[in-house]
Amino acid sequence: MNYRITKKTQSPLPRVREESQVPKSLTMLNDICQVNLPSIAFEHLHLDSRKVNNQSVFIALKGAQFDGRNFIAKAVQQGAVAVLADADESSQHGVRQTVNSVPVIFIWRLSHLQADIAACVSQADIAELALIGVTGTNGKTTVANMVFQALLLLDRDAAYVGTLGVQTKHKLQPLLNTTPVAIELHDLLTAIAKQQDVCCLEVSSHALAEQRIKGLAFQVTAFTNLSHDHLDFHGDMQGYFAAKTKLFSDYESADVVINLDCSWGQKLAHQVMSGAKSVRVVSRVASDENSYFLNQTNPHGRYLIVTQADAKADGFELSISSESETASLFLPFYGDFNIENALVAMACLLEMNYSLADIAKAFAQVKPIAGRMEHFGKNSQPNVIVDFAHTPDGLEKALVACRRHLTEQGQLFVVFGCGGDRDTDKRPVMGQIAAKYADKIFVTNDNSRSESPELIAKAILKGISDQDKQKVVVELDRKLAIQSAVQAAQAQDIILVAGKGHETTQEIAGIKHAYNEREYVQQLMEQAA
Ligand SMILES: CC(=O)N[C@H]1[C@@H](OP(=O)(O)OP(=O)(O)OC[C@H]2O[C@@H](n3ccc(=O)[nH]c3=O)[C@H](O)[C@@H]2O)O[C@H](CO)[C@@H](O)[C@@H]1O[C@H](C)C(=O)N[C@@H](C)C(=O)N[C@H](CCC(=O)O)C(=O)O
Ligand SMILES: Nc1ncnc2c1ncn2[C@@H]1O[C@H](COP(=O)(O)OP(=O)(O)OP(=O)(O)O)[C@@H](O)[C@H]1O
Repeated sequence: MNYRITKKTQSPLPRVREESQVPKSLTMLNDICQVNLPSIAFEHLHLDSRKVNNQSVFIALKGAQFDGRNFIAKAVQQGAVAVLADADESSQHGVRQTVNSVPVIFIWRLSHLQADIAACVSQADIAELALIGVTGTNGKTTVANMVFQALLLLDRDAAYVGTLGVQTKHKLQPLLNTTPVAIELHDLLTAIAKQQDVCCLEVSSHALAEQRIKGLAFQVTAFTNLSHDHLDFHGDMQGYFAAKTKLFSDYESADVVINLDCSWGQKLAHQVMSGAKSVRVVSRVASDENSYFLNQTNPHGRYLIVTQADAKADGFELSISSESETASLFLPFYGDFNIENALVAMACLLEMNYSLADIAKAFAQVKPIAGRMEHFGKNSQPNVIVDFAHTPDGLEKALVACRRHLTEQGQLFVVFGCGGDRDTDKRPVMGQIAAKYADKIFVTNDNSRSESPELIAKAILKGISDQDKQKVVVELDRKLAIQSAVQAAQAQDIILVAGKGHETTQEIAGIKHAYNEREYVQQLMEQAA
């Protein structure tokens, strides 16, 4: 193959930031709101009355559950300096009222303006923050968090925003959304920009469809893969793909990383390259389609590929190659899909001008992501894998991923249940999948919610043939089920504990009980060691 090489010269060193404290006045929103707003100084915009302080403008929106306008009095009580509120009809646009002398201005179609408002207010504050945006059906959390961890190991002041919450070197706080809505996201990024100089952001398809990230400019944007999901929101796969591709067409991005090991990735690569954007493609497997992108027809000639991957008990020995460097590393992650995730993450760092040698060194120390194929246990113990997989497809992928790391003598155990009050059809299907891939099955409880755990377990068993039932144990106490699996397993075995991942509660009979599976498994393995 012929590769064209484009060498970058920019230094990877963090930029020196000047503290920007740009004074803000409501009048800055006059053009967007098409109304003359009072000249009132403020620091933050807040959608949630509970977060309001004496430097906030409260944005009162009608939501699906609540009407934010019912919280205006509370926001004013908490110190809001002004309120912008949803107008019920266009004739109300620009109407001013006061609540305890605080102006409340009604704006027609305010929710449609929220992204522009948020971007206008935070623009100057976040201008120096480098953003890495990751989208795709699966692997967003893993990739964005891998980049975040590697950047910390490379001595950068990094932050992460996504499904796990907002994370910096010393702190992790949960968030409601994968990608927060525009006003919350921009407020968060403004706070991050005061301390950090780079932020790895998971970009959900909902966020793209609703323009939650409007106004953001990225240093790197990355695509992991696309598969059947969220079609209730996007209609069909074309609609879903169209929403995802917005990140690469509608937003400024200095560089783009695309995983080719998914046909949608190849389609995206064609689109982005024809738009003459700078692209680095990644691939774990050689294929005819991929060679098309890796050879000289790729005008940018940048790639990252796997040349050798050997599965070991707790990860992969990998040899990787870019257009100009090669490296070997041990990747402490389970499952082939995590090789793809790591390639995407490493490619983002290559685009930030780190050398492959430095990236490989950092990746050897990157920790598994909380509750995503996270493994526990020492050498003399079975490997226990805690994974969030809670759908038939997720369970199958996780089981296949575990099988890849089994030795000939090893057996695969699975501990899982199904949630109550949700998709009942999946129960026997998950039973069938467990029977297909696992040597021993512990059927247990998940979030049974208002349903009977016994009946859910029975529904799971319906998918398992009488012959395979011999390898099934039903233990509805989740902790006991895990404990039984650990006691039954040998050092060479792998136990997949699927369904709860990073969650910290288990909902039984409508009550959410504190339950941290990761902590429990960690303790169990320490006691058993
Ligand atoms: C359907 C949807 O998108 N809902 C989002 C929306 O909620 P909402 O408009 O229904 O808000 P609401 O709860 O009715 O409240 C109305 C207003 O009153 C305010 N309020 C409410 C209570 C109070 O005491 N004080 C107060 O001021 C609220 O802040 C809000 O502005 O605005 C909220 C922020 O204000 C979001 O957190 C919320 O996302 C919910 C949690 C959600 O589940 N969204 C899903 C669809 C989503 O966005 N998912 C993707 C991930 C998809 C994936 O990849 O898996 C995501 O990026 O998270
Ligand atoms: N590249 C991938 N391809 C297929 N499956 C994957 C991939 N990466 C992770 N998974 C599986 O999907 C699960 C979720 O992974 P991750 O949290 O990284 O994805 P996500 O896109 O952020 O999804 P979510 O927003 O639901 O958290 C993992 O537990 C794993 O089983």
